[in-house]
Amino acid sequence: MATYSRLPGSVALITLQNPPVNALSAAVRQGIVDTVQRALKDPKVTSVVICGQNGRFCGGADIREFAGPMLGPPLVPMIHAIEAVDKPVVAAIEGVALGGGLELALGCHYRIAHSKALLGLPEVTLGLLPAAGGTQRLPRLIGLTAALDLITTGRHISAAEALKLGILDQVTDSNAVDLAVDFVRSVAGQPLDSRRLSTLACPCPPDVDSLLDKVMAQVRQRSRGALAPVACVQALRAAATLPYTQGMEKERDLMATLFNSGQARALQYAFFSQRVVGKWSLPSGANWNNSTGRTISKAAVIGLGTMGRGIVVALALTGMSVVAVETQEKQLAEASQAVPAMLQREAGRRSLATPPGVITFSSNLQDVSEVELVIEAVFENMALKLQVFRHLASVCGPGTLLCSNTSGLDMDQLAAVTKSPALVVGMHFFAPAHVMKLLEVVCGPRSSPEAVATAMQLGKRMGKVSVAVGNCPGFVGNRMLKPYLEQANFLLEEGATPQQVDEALEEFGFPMGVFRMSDLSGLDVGWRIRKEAGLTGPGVEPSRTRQGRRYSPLPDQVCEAGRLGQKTGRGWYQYDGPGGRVARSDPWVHIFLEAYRAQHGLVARSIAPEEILERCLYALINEGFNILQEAMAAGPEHIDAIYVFGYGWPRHRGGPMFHAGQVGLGRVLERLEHHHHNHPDVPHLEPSTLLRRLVAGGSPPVQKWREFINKDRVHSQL
Ligand SMILES: CCCCCCCCCCCCC[C@H](O)CC(=O)SCCNC(=O)CCNC(=O)[C@H](O)C(C)(C)COP(=O)(O)OP(=O)(O)OC[C@H]1O[C@@H](n2cnc3c(N)ncnc32)[C@H](O)[C@@H]1OP(=O)(O)O
Repeated sequence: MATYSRLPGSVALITLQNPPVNALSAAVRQGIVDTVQRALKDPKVTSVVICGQNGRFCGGADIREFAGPMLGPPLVPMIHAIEAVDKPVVAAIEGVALGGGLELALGCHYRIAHSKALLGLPEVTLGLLPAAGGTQRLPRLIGLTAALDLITTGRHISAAEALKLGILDQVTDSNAVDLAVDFVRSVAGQPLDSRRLSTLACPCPPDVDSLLDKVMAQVRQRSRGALAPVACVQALRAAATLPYTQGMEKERDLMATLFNSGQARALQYAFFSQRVVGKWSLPSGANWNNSTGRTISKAAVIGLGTMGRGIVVALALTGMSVVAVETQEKQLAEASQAVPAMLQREAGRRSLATPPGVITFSSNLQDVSEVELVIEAVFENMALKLQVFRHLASVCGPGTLLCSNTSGLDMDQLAAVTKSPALVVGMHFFAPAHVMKLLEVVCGPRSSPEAVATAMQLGKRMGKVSVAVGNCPGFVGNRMLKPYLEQANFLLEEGATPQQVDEALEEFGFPMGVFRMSDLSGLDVGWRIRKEAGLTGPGVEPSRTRQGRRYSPLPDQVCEAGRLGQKTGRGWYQYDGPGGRVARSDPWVHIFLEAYRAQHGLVARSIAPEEILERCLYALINEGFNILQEAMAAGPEHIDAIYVFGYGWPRHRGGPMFHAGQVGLGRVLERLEHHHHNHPDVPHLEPSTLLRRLVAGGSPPVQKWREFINKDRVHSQL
């Protein structure tokens, strides 16, 4: 709703009230319509200020309403009515003015904001465009070029930038509402025509068409199949080339198309998933709301390889002191050069004037004795990690939180060698650790609520999307990756090329296909894991069945040929040299694949992109159902957030579990059954019990899966 009060000096103050972000729900819109009418009719009122309750102007349209029928007064005429008022209306912006919130402010005649306010039109991130006049008023106010940037990226900008762009009329460090009230009194009675943005011409550069074409090409390349960024450019073309009324018609038509698209549903689901995962809970009943984490001011990182260095930077960026330990002198010397430079660069990228945090480098593990939390980031080897944990247990106080950046080893085994297993959790970062948004917080069966809460809070401080997961091999993300990689290798055996597989996945929306990604990460990573698992290496039978199931030795053989990916200049592709980035098809790989197939009596067949996608993605999704069934992830949103923020799953497809729902669970089940029938020696293709149960239960929407999952949980970890 919205409240109305009359202030001395003939000012009407309208306050939006819909905690926590004053979203423009039907009740709020009705409140605005009613209070604006009241201000118009009241002869004693000469001017109006609109603000939001609790220091937040408005977070935009109520996204939850998009799932149902639209009720209440529509936004577009409401904002037109405000613009048409013949008494000056000022938006007093505190906190946020986002989406419909900024569009409402653009309908006002003036905008005044607190210096800490954030403004933006982030609709594109929800699969939409600013359809309450935003695509038509903003370019008329700040020009086409700047509007294209803000609307196609959806980025939030500071009040200072908004002032510079001309979105704001004034910015204050003190109370924005008080300033707006004083200001509106001073402009009462002045002409308003030039303040009505819909009546202005759109400032454009001389060659509008070439600008729009250039931005459209950039957007198409960047958005990898997403519809909304393209529609945003189309709407802005209308703003630049058509009268306002026709521009608004174009905005409405484009919005209608987007609004009903699966992409908008997926992106809105992704928005809420990101928030759902913050609300973790443990089987004990401990959860985000009733558990208190420690505030860490001094932490240590053990191991300064690529991951360790990124973690040091991520921690230092929060402002805490970090002890960075590396026992190999050469690696330590390199890291103490590289890390400060990384910190400086990242601070610059985040527009921080000076890099926060103090980093101390050391080769002595003893130097971590005073810290409150340690993150071990040594080589992925259980024996080595156990050795480090034993050492930490003797060096650190009993109250120190001990975390491991393992990407899939047993956290409980590590906890068992410490004095306080309850204070052990996994913190699985993704490379580069100071950039990637995802953090898997691995809750072992003995991890205390305090330890989990501390890791989750620390993740938030580092700007991560932290997802609590259970302790199983590979946790959630890497566990699901295994069947995906396995299928990609099998497809090569059966006749596909690395390019065909990658193209199908990139067409689906991944930034990189599986083979290009493997070359980037280094093929030796998986090779080492397979050797440790006894799947390959000296003395292992070179057959295509290992440990009782189909196995492809292809990636091992590529590594044995010295091709470890980009770092050696050769892998599944060839590069310009070691460290080269541009992947080119390599005749060696094609000859190698032909020889391999001939050796094993395999006849290459032509494989359609649909089969590539089904085999790779449905195998991955099927493992997701197994994970849910075993309660290693609390819900499908958790898996989806992991894949969107850590594995490049296209956000406009929601995540693997959401995608399964969109494809249709019955269809996913039927295709898995089909592929399992053809490949009975591949257990990952055998449909999960949970998937069968969901299909038998009428394929409920993803939000209802929990009801089915709970029936299956025996040894619940989350
Ligand atoms: C026949 C078909 C016809 C089709 C035509 C249809 C025409 C429809 C006309 C529509 C007109 C378009 C209007 C407009 O252009 C569209 C929009 O405005 S879309 C919304 C744009 N706004 C945003 O994207 C902002 C989203 N929110 C945020 O970014 C952040 O929440 C925040 C505001 C920066 C605050 O961040 P935090 O402080 O960290 O808090 P949280 O993020 O945790 O949020 C707290 C809580 O609030 C919920 N929430 C936040 N924003 C919204 C929102 N806009 N609507 C609903 N709920 C919101 C959030 O989910 C949290 O709740 P919880 O999930 O924890 O319960």
